[in-house]
Amino acid sequence: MTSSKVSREEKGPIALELAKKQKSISVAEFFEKNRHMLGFDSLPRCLITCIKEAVDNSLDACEESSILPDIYIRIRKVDDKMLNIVVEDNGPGIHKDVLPRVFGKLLYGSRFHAIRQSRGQQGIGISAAVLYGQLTSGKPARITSKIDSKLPAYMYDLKIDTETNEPRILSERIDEFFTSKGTRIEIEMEAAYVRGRQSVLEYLKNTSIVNPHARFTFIDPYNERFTFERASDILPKKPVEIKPHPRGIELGTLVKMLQVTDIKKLSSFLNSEFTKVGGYTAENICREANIDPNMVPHDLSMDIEGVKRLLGAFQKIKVMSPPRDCLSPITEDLLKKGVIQNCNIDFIATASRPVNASRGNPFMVEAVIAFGGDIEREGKADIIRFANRVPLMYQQGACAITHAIERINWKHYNMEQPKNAKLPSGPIMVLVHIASTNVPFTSESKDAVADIPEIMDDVELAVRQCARELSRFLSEQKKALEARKKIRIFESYTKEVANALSVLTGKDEAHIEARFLDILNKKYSKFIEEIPAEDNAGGE
Ligand SMILES: Nc1ncnc2c1ncn2[C@@H]1O[C@H](COP(=O)(O)OP(=O)(O)OP(=O)(O)O)[C@@H](O)[C@H]1O
Repeated sequence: MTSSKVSREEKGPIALELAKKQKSISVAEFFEKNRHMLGFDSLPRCLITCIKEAVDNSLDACEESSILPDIYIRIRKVDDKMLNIVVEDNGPGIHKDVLPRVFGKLLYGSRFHAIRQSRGQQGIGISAAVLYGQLTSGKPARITSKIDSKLPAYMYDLKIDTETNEPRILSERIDEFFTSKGTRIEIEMEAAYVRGRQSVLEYLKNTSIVNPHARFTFIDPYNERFTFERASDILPKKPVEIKPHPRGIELGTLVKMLQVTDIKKLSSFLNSEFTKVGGYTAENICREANIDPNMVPHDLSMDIEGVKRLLGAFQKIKVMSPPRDCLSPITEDLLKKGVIQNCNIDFIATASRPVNASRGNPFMVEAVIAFGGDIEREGKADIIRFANRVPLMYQQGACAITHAIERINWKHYNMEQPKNAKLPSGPIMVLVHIASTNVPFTSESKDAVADIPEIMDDVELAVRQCARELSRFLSEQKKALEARKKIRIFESYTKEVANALSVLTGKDEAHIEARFLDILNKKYSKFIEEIPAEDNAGGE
């Protein structure tokens, strides 16, 4: 009998067999399998992620074209599991030559290479929503866009070919009913509409706070209409594109920059490829690094020790802070307006930090503390996080903003903080906005900011600055309450004491009582004017 089994030796090395299984993976295939990385995990979250990606794009596109955003969002129930989502904007529209790739190809976008603040960074967001839609509903996404009033609107039904990561257009036609400039996207997907903290409504409310120049109209699955009006008619200043800042730039990035540049002299390279590095500073950096300023940058890229010395000199030689015009902070004034328009509160303090840089990317932190009013009294502080004017709705516990707030001992600021609790408790809301040319998110789903020390320090400093004002307000409030108690006691005994003194001295009782009230008014005049009748009242 002969065995058909082939021996291990006959087969050859195992690595040869394993090698046959190796093949490249398309990025679309990868994210189809790992959609949770892009924020598509639980059904309520899938809905928010899709709307967030579309609204982010609409806001970015409108601002880039100096248009006050008017964004319409509609969710319709298809059946128990399936929702139909529409997001429409009044932006510049998308040219028909690039439109299929914008929505039908992952890692395709206009913002990845630009050093300036924008909501979109990666070129993944909206195509990921299209991918998730086709995966769960089997249906294509429908996109309509019009770029000029004289040109027709084009409507595409498209899917992503996950093997090639290229768009597959199922139909293309002119939409005669789409009459104004802008873009409309319609996706059907498995998702769930919920109310409460992590809901579309909450997301839109928070988006409206940090985008006071935008108007949002929302129709929920029960056909109820919500409008978030603009609090300002002024568009934020358009962020200017800049070169990287030397502070915090990483070794690999610097090596790549040295490799690809056409500039033949190191000092000129430093001067023209980095922001805030003038000719004099460039010479100083070379001297500090002990490198010839006339050296060819490409040659230096092959000397890792030399590049490390250059990096060291970046930290030692004083370089002016990054420019602010590549960022679009909300500003303290508008933050205040946004919060007051959306929440009923007793106290508000705001702070903003100077522009700083991390990994060559400028960033800036703004903070708000609001207290009292309708803010939930029970439980721990409400933390509201934003990055580049986008609310971060998930992974609060994994975010640098939360970690920085947790470093603060809130008892120092007259707040209650139960033993072992990381956050203060009571009716307090801490809002933090990070504006950056490249927010260092912990993952592609852009839910949490990574623990970068420079960012955490600035968040802590901004929040502490607000907390100091809150502390003053709380101690004034405490003083006022104590004074009121004393006034009440005083008032309740005045009549009796005046009567007793009148009997003892024979003087007029009414006169004695009036004198007592006079003294009371003088001593506590501040509190008598300030304190309304109810106990927990306070001024804004
Ligand atoms: N409504 C729109 N109007 C105009 N241009 C748009 C619109 N939506 C998307 N775009 C264009 O499509 C590109 C890709 O969008 P996508 O959401 O995939 O990535 P992104 O916004 O650049 O980055 P991220 O992955 O971080 O969201 C954008 O960079 C933008 O140029």
